[in-house]
This record gives sequence, C-alpha cells and structure tokens, in this order.
Amino acid sequence: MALLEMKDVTQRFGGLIALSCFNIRIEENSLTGLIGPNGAGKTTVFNLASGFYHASEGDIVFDNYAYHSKLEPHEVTNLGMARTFQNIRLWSDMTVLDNICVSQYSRLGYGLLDAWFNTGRYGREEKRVKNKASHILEVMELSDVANELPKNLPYGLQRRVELARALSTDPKLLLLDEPAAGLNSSDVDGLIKHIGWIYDQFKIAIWMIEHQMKVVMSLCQHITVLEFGQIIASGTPQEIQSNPDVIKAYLGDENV
Ligand SMILES: Nc1ncnc2c1ncn2[C@@H]1O[C@H](COP(=O)(O)OP(=O)(O)OP(=O)(O)O)[C@@H](O)[C@H]1O
Repeated sequence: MALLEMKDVTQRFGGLIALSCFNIRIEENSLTGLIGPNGAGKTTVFNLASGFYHASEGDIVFDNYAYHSKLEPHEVTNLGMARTFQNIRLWSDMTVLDNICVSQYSRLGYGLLDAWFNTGRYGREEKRVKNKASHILEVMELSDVANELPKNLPYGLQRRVELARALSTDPKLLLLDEPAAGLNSSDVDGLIKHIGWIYDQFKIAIWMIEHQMKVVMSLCQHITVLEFGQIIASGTPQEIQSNPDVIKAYLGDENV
C-alpha cells in the first residue's frame, strides 16, 4: 500500500486544464522528484496533495485516508504531511527555535487547563517539544542560530530553517517545492546533504519539485516528468536523463 496515491486527478481552472488524469504512488521512506517546464502543473499537484486545492476529478488517498476533496491543509498536516513553499514562509519575528516549537503545537498532548494550572502533563509535553526541536536543529546544523530571528539570517539558512520547521510537525511525507530556488552553489551542496540526512535520520518519504537537476538527480530514486499537465515520463534518474521526450521538452542536451 502506497503512503500517498493520486488516481486520475484532474484540476481545472475555468477553461484551463492545469492537470490531466494525474497518477502517482509515493511509497514510504522514498525520495521522489517531480520535474517539468514552468507552468507544467507541478505546484498544482502539491496544492492538491496538501489540501490547498480540491481536485476537479479523481481520488487522493494519504495513509489510508481518502480525501474526497474535503480536507483542508491543516487537516492534511495532522494526517502527517508537511510542505515547504517556493517562497519562504517563516514567522520572521519569532526566533528559529520558536518557529520549530510553535509548529509542533498542532500535536500537543495537553489542553488549556493543563497550561493554566501548569500540570505535570504540561511540563512533560513542553519538555518533549523543546527536546525534539533541539534534535531537529542539530540534524539541520542550526543549533548555533537557534535564538536568532530568521529575518536576520542569510537566505540559505532561512531555507534550512523552513525545512526544519516542516520536519517539526512529525511528517510521514515531506513535500518540498523548489527547495533550491535562489540558493548559490555552495548552499545547493549543503541542501543536498541536509535532505539526505533528513531521509536517513527521520525515515520519512520526501517528494520534491526542483528545477536544479543536480539536486533531483543526486537525491531522487524515482522521477516523474510533467508537461502541459500530463505525465510524459516516469522512471529512475538514469532513465529520465536519457528519455528523448524529456530531453526535448525540458532537459535540453546540456543536462544529458
Ligand atoms: N489558482 C489558480 N488559478 C488559475 N490558474 C492557476 C492557478 N494555479 C495554477 N494555475 C495555472 O495552472 C498552470 C500550472 O501552474 P503550476 O503553478 O502548477 O505550474 P508549475 O509547473 O508549478 O510551474 P513553475 O515551475 O513555474 O512553478 C499554469 O498555467 C498556472 O497559471
């Protein structure tokens, strides 16, 4: 049973068909890529999977739960899916540590009364949140900037904080929408390393949209290629790199 399955999913915006009969299975603890030219429908796929859009047609099943177009983004997060966006969306006036802690509050095991009366349960849960945040910051090599405000950090570090924050919701599946966008080449190398660490340490599934082929080809086990809302190829990095349709539509000769 796949962790996420999208079956014959179509998305229309008025007369525009942004996605047509899209099918995919994302397995547990896998690293998958979604690539294609601008406007191909990639972010639409993520918006559908994460509840930001409700599909015009088709089925989406995540962790045995069928959406039937009813779920909102916070409900999908509670099911165990987290995502990052093309544009960084951090709480820039809260410290890095607080960004990570606050994201865990959807999964807290205490209520308002526990907090008011400072119960044992409240203390234990708060400790768990702090310990988990420290572990994530350590894995992401962010411990040194835990008390900084994200807005004061270089862009590459802000991207990394965003990844750390997404991880803090305990996802089974992490969707990364162009994680390398705007990064310089040394930050890209760091990103590849950190995504690899996340995959190894947290044993989760990662599905990424990315234009930088170095990131996709070095990390992903399986890649799907979209063009004009339709899948034109699907396979291993080697198969995708040598697929004539993909080369023509997207990669060009220099990436081969
Ligand atoms: N909310 C919306 N309303 C109307 N059209 C939309 C909406 N969201 C996406 N589209 C259209 O759907 C098509 C696919 O867009 P999408 O953002 O999914 O492409 P993409 O492959 O992610 O592109 P990029 O690589 O540039 O981010 C585009 O033509 C886009 O203009």
